This record gives sequence, C-alpha cells and structure tokens, in this order.
Amino acid sequence: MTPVISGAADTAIGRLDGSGCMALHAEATSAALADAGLRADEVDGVLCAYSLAEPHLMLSSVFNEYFGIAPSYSAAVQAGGATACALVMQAAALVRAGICRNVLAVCADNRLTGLGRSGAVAALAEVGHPQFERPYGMSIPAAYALVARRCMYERGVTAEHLAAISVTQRGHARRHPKAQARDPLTMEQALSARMIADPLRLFDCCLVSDGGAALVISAADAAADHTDRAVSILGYGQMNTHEHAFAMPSLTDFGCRQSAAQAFAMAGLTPADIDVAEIYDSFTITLLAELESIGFFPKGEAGPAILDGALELDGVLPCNTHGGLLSYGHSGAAGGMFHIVEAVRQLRGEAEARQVAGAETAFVHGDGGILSAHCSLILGRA
Ligand SMILES: CC(=O)CC(=O)SCCNC(=O)CCNC(=O)[C@H](O)C(C)(C)COP(=O)(O)OP(=O)(O)OC[C@H]1O[C@@H](n2cnc3c(N)ncnc32)[C@H](O)[C@@H]1OP(=O)(O)O
Repeated sequence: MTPVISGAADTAIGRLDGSGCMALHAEATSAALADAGLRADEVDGVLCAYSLAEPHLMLSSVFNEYFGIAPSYSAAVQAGGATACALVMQAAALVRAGICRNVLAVCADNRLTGLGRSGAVAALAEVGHPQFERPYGMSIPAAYALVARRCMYERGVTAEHLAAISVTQRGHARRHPKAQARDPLTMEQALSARMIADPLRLFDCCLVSDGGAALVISAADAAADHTDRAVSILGYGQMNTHEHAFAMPSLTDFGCRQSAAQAFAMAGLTPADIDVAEIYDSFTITLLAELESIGFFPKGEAGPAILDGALELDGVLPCNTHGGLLSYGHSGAAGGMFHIVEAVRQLRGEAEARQVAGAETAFVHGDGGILSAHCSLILGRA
C-alpha cells in the first residue's frame, strides 16, 4: 500500500494568549481531517509527540480521550526536532504493513505563553547531559555556537553566510500571512543584532512559539475515496549518531548524510531532482551544515551560494519557503511539522505568494537537537 499525505493543516502560530496544549492539538486535528475530507471515526492510527508546557506521561492516550476517538494503534514519539518526520515515517510503515489505513500525526505546544520565552529557554537547557553539560551551563544555542565556530574554522563559513540565511527566510516569511516574525530584516540588522552565544546573534536563533500542526497519512486507495489532493511519500530514512553535544562524532558532518541517502535511494532520486526543500533550521548554522552534509552543496560552498540567492524562491534550491523555525515559528515537535505542511502546500500548488513554480518534488528534514537524531522525507506530487 503506497502511503500518501491526504491531509495537512496548522493552527495560528506565535503568541496565542489563552491557548492550551490539548486545544491546539484538537484545532490542528480538526483542520487536517477537514483538509483530508475524513471523519474522526475513520482514523485508525494516532501518533503524537510531547509538550514542554503541559507534560503528559502518555500524551497519545490523553489526546485520544480529549478528542473522543479510539484508534487501534496509538503512540507518543519523542525524537526532538526529528519527531515530525519520524511520525510520518512510522505512519508510512504502519500503512505499508497494512496495520492502518488512515493515521493521524499531530504535534502542538503552547510553550511561549505556557512557559514564557525565558522559561522555555531554561527548560530546553535541561536537555544537556546532567553530569558533563548542565553543570557547566551548556545551553542549546551554546552547543550550536560550537558547531558554528568549527564550521568557520574548517570550511570558511562567515557571519555573512549565516546572516544571509536569516534574511532570506525572513523574506519568505513576509509572504506568509501566518508567520510569527514578518518585520523586514536586513543584512546590517542581522549582523549587528545582540550576541546570544558567540558567534550566533539573535536572528541566528529560532523563535519560541505557541502552535500546532497535523497530518493524515493514508493508504493511497483509502485517500482516493476522500481527496484528490494527496501528496506521495516517495522515500524516508533515519539516523542516530549520538545523544549529547559532548559525544558528537563530528562538529561539521552529521547523520543527515545517512538519513537523506536512505530517503533518496528509496525514492530513486538525487539532490539534483529536488524542487523545494524544507530543512530543520533551529539555528542558521544548523541549516548550513545540513545542506552540505546532505549533499545539496559541496563542503564549504553552501555559504557563498546562499549569499548569491540559492535559497530564494527562484534560486537553485528554494528552501524554508514559509520562513522556517527562524521566522515562521518553532513550537516543539510542531516546528518540524510546519516544514512538512509547507512542503505539502508547495506540491499542491497552494503556497500562494511564496509558491515555487512547478514544484513536483520536496525534501524535508528534521534534526533531533544538537544534530543527533536525523529523519529525512521525500515527497512528490501524486
Ligand atoms: C531539542 C530539539 O528539539 C531541537 C531544536 O529545535 S533545538 C532549538 C530549540 N529552541 C531554542 O533553542 C530556542 C532558541 N531561541 C532562544 O533561545 C531565544 O529566542 C533567544 C535566547 C535567542 C532570545 O530570547 P530572549 O533574550 O529571552 O529574548 P527577549 O529579550 O525576551 O525578546 C525580546 C524581543 O526579541 C525578539 N526575539 C526574541 N527571540 C528572537 C529570535 N529567536 N529571533 C528573532 N527575534 C527574537 C522578539 O521580538 C522579542 O520581543 P517580543 O517578546 O515582543 O516577542
């Protein structure tokens, strides 16, 4: 059974006063089911993730009860920023195995209003190793600063290369009416913004947001009964190289190389065949390093290419066309799901002012945090 994405939707994003984690899950789910043309009782699989603001021991069970459904397969998955892609990979496997016909994958969190930005940043700092990192104040931005410094030393990455990423993505976000950060951003502003973790400045860092997103992954014949806008899941792959920053095998070469290679082999495609890319951008350096590890650019060449407009809507690799985690928003596992929702919209030709002309193939990638767990998807126009 070929798996397809038959429905995709996201909630509002940003500071959503009064929002709750479960309400955002339910809102995203209702919208994705409506998009798929599916009733809730036709869903036989539910996959969800986790919440920082309202932690639950078994989020999937809580969600099912809250939403009033009783799927035959249900689980909560946690793979950091790779979670959304991992949910799609697991749902596709359930469909291929004939276990489920319509799997709902949903992620949401209210971490901006639920924890406050400083509370969210403090909670994220807890992911560091309890013995070797947390006592020394290692934060997530600081860990990525180590990656940035090493890429500067080994590959000639410059502050301008990183700033060009945040400026390009802000330009994309300004074309998306729902994006959280839509003010104009210039190279000068990006390069002179306050330092967060040297060499990463404010606009090198992703946002903290409230929001949610959901997808329906169906068997192709099941989807054909309720929609003609499904998007094919052509390939997927995953790689886990380490857990904590201190154990990274390399500060410049990441597991996305293997996860993407698996996905490309399954799809029978190469990076040159991709029309639009939605790639995890927790920090500007995350994206730059991934672009080179995956093979979209040779080592040391992504930065100059980005300065030349490679990631623009009419560039060689239109990338993070909704604005990404840097400007669209980042709400835990939902942050990665926003990338997938955007890929679906691009392939359906529904991306409005930010549509990439003739987009037929999309590459999506999630990175678990400190570049550990990696999961890649390749989607295609059905
Ligand atoms: C583990 C995984 O699962 C994988 C991952 O995704 S890793 C990524 C996880 N997420 C993070 O690490 C979050 C990264 N971001 C941050 O830590 C914070 O945004 C930051 C430290 C960069 C700034 O936080 P701060 O200093 O407390 O900002 P603060 O002084 O409150 O903000 C002032 C203004 O700056 C702006 N601002 C804040 N953060 C911003 C950002 N990242 N980009 C652009 N503007 C930002 C806002 O306009 C804000 O005004 P409002 O409050 O009106 O919105």
